[in-house]
Amino acid sequence: MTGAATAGPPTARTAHRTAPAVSFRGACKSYGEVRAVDGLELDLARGETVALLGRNGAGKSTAIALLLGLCPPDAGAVELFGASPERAVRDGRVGAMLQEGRAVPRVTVGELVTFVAGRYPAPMPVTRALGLAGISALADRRVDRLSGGQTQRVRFAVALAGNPDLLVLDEPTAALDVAARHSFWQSMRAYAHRGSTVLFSTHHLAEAEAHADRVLVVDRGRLVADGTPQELRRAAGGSHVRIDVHGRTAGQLSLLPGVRAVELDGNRALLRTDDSDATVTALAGLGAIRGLEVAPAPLDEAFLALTPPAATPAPRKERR
Ligand SMILES: Nc1ncnc2c1ncn2[C@@H]1O[C@H](COP(=O)(O)OP(=O)(O)OP(=O)(O)O)[C@@H](O)[C@H]1O
Repeated sequence: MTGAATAGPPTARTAHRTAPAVSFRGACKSYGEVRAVDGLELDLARGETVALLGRNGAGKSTAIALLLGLCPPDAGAVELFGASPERAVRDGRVGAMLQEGRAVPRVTVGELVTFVAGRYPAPMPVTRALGLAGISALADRRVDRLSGGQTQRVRFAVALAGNPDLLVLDEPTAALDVAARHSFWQSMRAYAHRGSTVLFSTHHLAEAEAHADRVLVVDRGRLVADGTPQELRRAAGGSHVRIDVHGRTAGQLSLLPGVRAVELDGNRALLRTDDSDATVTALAGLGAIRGLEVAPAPLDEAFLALTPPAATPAPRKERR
């Protein structure tokens, strides 16, 4: 054998070892007139933890359904690890936690996770899956008699059971209380640290910011932003500078360099600025930096700027 096979570009035989974990190639999916996913073009590298954000109805769940092979794209293609989603799922490379799914009656949590693990070629030990999901104490409880948050954690254990390379989580913390959320993210990070790829959708921007290396924003089935949380914040503009008003008017403050908008709240002013250095320097020149606070604009502002609500369609004009 020569060394050429490892030195050259990937061949069909080696491509599956180097291919991205997830690859959308112009994928489209419509329901009637609704374009739920509209030409999605995207790669997720192996080992990335990626948050998928978007308003209600933006196309997140449909993108996840395409990715898992639950429905075929109308056009374009989706691949996982260089193979079809069906193949990757069959090979046990994918674990998913979806929003729906009815509890199986009369089965205990331990029995369910053991059953699921048994269907995979190289599963995770059941005790570890239960431990990571924070439900070791529920192993003997019936799955159809659990609370919403407990059921959500059972779903997480089921997603982990096959020891997948790719974990797909559709709004994983939707039913969890604060403590359960915290332990969920700890487990997810522990799992991601092993080099697994994680894709999760969420409406909690703070969770995306805290737990994802990369944030994707979809709007009306299209990818409208892709970057680190910091990059998205910067792209949407700016920083928040807060000061004591000290007799100055909003009109005067709005003339300072970089300032896009000013909001007054009692004795405090919030300046939204594209150039916090220039704004603060100018404030210092005016001797107006009492109670100064400077912070990056929060991610939710970036999100709102990136996904404006759909315009209400204008009433149709009657033809005369
Ligand atoms: N099975 C279906 N039949 C008809 N329309 C559908 C179906 N599934 C989704 N849609 C529509 O496709 C669009 C995208 O829906 P999708 O569920 O993918 O959005 P989402 O971003 O996951 O929303 P949410 O945050 O509310 O869960 C929406 O307009 C939705 O009404």
